[in-house]
Amino acid sequence: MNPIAFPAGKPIDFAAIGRLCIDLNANEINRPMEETMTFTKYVGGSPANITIGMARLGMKTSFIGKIADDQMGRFIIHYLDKNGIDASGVVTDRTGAVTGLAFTEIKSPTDCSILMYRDNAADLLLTAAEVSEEIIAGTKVLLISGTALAQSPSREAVFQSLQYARKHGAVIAFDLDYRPYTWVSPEETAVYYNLAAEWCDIILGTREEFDMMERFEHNPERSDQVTAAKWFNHAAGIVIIKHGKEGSIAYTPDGASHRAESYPAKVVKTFGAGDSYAAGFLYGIMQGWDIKRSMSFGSAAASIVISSHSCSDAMPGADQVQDYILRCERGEITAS
Ligand SMILES: Nc1ncnc2c1ncn2[C@@H]1O[C@H](COP(=O)(O)OP(=O)(O)O)[C@@H](O)[C@H]1O
Ligand SMILES: O=C(O)C[C@@H](O)[C@H](O)C(=O)COP(=O)(O)O
Repeated sequence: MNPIAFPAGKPIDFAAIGRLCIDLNANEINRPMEETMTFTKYVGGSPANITIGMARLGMKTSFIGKIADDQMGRFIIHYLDKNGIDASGVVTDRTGAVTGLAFTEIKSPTDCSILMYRDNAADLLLTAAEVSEEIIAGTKVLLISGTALAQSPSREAVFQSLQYARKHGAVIAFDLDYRPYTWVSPEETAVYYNLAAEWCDIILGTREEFDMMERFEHNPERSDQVTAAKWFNHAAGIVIIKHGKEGSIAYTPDGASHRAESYPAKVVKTFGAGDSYAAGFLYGIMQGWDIKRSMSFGSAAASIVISSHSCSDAMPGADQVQDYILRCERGEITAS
């Protein structure tokens, strides 16, 4: 049974709050950053990627965030427009802040890392007063993303968005999206992640991300079930713990668990997996599919994205995901 009821009669299916950044993905793959000479520019930032994924899947989407008043900021707005994503909730910084950059290093399909340039990044300057209540009142789902909690005033903006979502009955999804770079200390990180998670109906994260949140808890076995159970005492209806290639597991308050295997992939790089998985999963449960089918759809979307060079631009449409699933079932796609 799907424990999440989505509100009807709202003009927007999915809105996200958080960062709109730039990914610069290494063109010369299978080598260290020191030897990488050229990069391709894409829109990036985990919540931006998920929103692009939802838009590609045909959902009506909107974004709440702050961009730099520079060429990169304008590139991002143009890309949102091109993908049919409403950017009326994206404000432009006027203080000289910059666009966050993520340079990706693709040493091998399994050894990828990200070098982030995020000092004075515009996205972290979004204020609570700049959060559009109108957008949140009009959306079925609000997605928050952990990195936006790293600093004020973006932190308060996220809590403001949670209050609006609660007031207007939007389902709240939280992608933990833990990037240590922007945080001051592990203790502070865990405090704010836990505070935000209390508000959320759907929580998605990797085992390692939940470990970070559990620094004040007793879960010596790193049990996914123990992790999920805590959130059912708050607002959560679904908690998903992702385990990379090993797949993912979802828990619901009725004590049920649902496991999804990953699909084979010709892996170019592993980043982008979580964002495409989130888009695919959220799309599925918004269609009224059961949790397992939604997880499976998310997993297939993830395999498509990790088999591609970008995260955002490679986000698949629904037909593309269905086709990928069929081809895997027919044995036409095998792992690299
Ligand atoms: N190497 C891989 N091969 C196939 N699928 C993968 C691989 N890595 C991740 N995935 C898929 O993407 C999903 C999310 O990946 P994961 O690595 O756990 O999240 P994140 O990208 O947030 O760290 C997994 O549940 C799985 O379906
Ligand atoms: O989130 C960022 O700032 C960088 C992303 O755009 C990047 O491409 C990425 O790391 C995706 O993350 P994942 O889906 O959690 O693997």
